[in-house]
Amino acid sequence: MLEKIHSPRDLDGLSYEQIEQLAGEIRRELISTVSVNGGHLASNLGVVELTLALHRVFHMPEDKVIFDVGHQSYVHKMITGRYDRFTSLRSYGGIAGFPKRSESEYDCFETGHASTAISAALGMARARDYQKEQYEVIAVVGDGALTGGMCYEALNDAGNSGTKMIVILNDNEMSIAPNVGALSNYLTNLRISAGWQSAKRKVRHLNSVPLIGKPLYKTIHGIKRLVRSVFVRDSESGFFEALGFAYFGPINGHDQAGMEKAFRQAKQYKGSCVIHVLTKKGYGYEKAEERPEAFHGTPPFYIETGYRIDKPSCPSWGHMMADTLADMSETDSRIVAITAAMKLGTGLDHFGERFPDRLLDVGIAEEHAVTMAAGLAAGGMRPYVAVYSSFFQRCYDQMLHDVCMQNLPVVFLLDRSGIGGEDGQTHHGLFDLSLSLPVPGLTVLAPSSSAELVSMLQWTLTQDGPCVIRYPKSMKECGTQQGQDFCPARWTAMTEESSVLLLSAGSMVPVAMDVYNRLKDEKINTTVVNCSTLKPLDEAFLAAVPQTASVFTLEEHMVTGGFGEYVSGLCLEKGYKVPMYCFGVRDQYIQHGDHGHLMKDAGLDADSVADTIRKLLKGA
Ligand SMILES: Cc1ncc(C[n+]2csc(CCOP(=O)(O)OP(=O)(O)O)c2C)c(N)n1
Ligand SMILES: CC(=O)[C@@H](O)[C@H](O)COP(=O)(O)O
Ligand SMILES: [Mg+2]
Repeated sequence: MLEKIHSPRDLDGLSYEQIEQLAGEIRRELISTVSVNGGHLASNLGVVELTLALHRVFHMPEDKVIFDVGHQSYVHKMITGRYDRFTSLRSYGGIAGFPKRSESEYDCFETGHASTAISAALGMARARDYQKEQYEVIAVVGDGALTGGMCYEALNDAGNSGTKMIVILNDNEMSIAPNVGALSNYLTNLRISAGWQSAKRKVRHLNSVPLIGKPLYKTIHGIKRLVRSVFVRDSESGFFEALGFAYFGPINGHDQAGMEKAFRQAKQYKGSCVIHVLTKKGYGYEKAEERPEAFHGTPPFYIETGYRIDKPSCPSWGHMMADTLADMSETDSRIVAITAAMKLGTGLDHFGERFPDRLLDVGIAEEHAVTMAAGLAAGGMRPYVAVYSSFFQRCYDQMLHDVCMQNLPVVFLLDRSGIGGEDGQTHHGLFDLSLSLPVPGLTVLAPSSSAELVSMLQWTLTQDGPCVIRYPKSMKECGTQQGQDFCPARWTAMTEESSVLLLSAGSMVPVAMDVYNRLKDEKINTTVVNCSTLKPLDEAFLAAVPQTASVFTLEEHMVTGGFGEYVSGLCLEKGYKVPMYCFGVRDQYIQHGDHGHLMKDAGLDADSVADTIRKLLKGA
């Protein structure tokens, strides 16, 4: 049936039986494509019925739906005219893993970073009202995304605005890992209390059964009061209602008819409302139901076993970081590790296994994570905040105002820095240097090997100020020796002296080594320099560069505001007249696809870098 669905209106005439059949086909397609391309499987398996119900009750694209994070939009893509391209999901040139306005009129707002949908939906609803139009605006928000502070800023504004919008809260009790925090407890209480209501109805029914009914009813009633006093507490106090939203639910998110009924009610309702839908992450694929964390974002895997196809040959940088931090914590009780709902992705699960009390998962709340870290540091602890480079964009002011202005010893561990890959535009880590290099007193480091990362981490404990360490998920190692003490602001030449300097940052050091080898074969000598400290610069090194040299800087970052510009700024200031060219990403958003293709497009792979250097040297 799926190939006959070219637009959501093709769903209209289908019976519930046919919809069930279609849901099965969608799940098979999700599993088969993601098993080859990788992607966000468990979340999508959980929202098949929800998405079908949305599209049957509402009339997209006139009505607008915004998916928070957007990683659960695959089903939406399949039934909005993109099924024929679905096997290209997340691949270079293929359809994106997140909503894209350029891809379809059904993708009305782009997402990727969590907790934005309610704000965006309120904006769109206000635009509708200003323009005196009539359509519904719906935000689909997960319970994980609801741990992000922006949601509350938006609810606060929306609930007092008189502007109608609908929030569908997709509650599967999971962020990437099991959800955390007091609000997650509140949602659990709503579930318990709803379960309780239906249990209560059943118990009342028992009471009417002669003889056995009454004593059993009394016993259960006693247990009920006890359980309620322990668990339920304020669950019916109506948090959403207090904020000006009507609350419908909780409803079973795998019951098609029930959900459609609730959505119709919300459509008819005059004011704003929250529909609380309960779903199961990974629903319909046993392996994902059993291990929803592993199937949140999965690499390609075997469908039969659920095991990933390529086993990583070495530990990730994140695990290397977390193991080192745990080793350091054996002798330093001040160390605390902080994650904003990315315990697994950042590798901090390893730290948590050894120091569960010193790993703080604050939910999807990067801003809070950083200011809370500042508080910990001000109180005498040594906080390490592990966060993906692109999510670090969220906490710029907290880093600047709360940590750095007070010169507090908070270490920011920026994973996934550089060009990411299949997640695309929203997830590349290409702006963190522009954010951190201008900040006074902030040391900025970029290891070129995992061994260097270890020695940098050990060095941070000897310091009293803030520090950023940026590193990618994985990269080719280039043989920096293990066990060497880290020397800040000291760059090291990795190849013989020459008049062509390749000043390379972090992940570009191995690329520069490849460039060196290619050009050497052509009798062009270059010197690869490992610039592991990006701030402060190695001023002594730069002062010694002869005017006859040619300098190239290499970084996996935007050129504007990056390392190369920082170096050239210093050279200008000091009056060093060296010809310089900066390799990096130039004024564009990088799309999705495999890392190799994207690096080539940005002119940052070894072949492209070597070509450019060759041309520039000839022209010089
Ligand atoms: C600002 C930000 N921080 C972290 C993430 C990484 N992330 C993506 S999805 C996710 C969990 C979302 O949970 P939920 O909203 O409940 O969706 P589910 O996958 O359970 O459907 C996290 C932490 C992100 N996308 N954005
Ligand atoms: C949707 C989202 O933001 C995360 O799930 C992200 O895709 C994780 O990336 P990694 O797979 O690199 O951990
Ligand atoms: Mg969830």
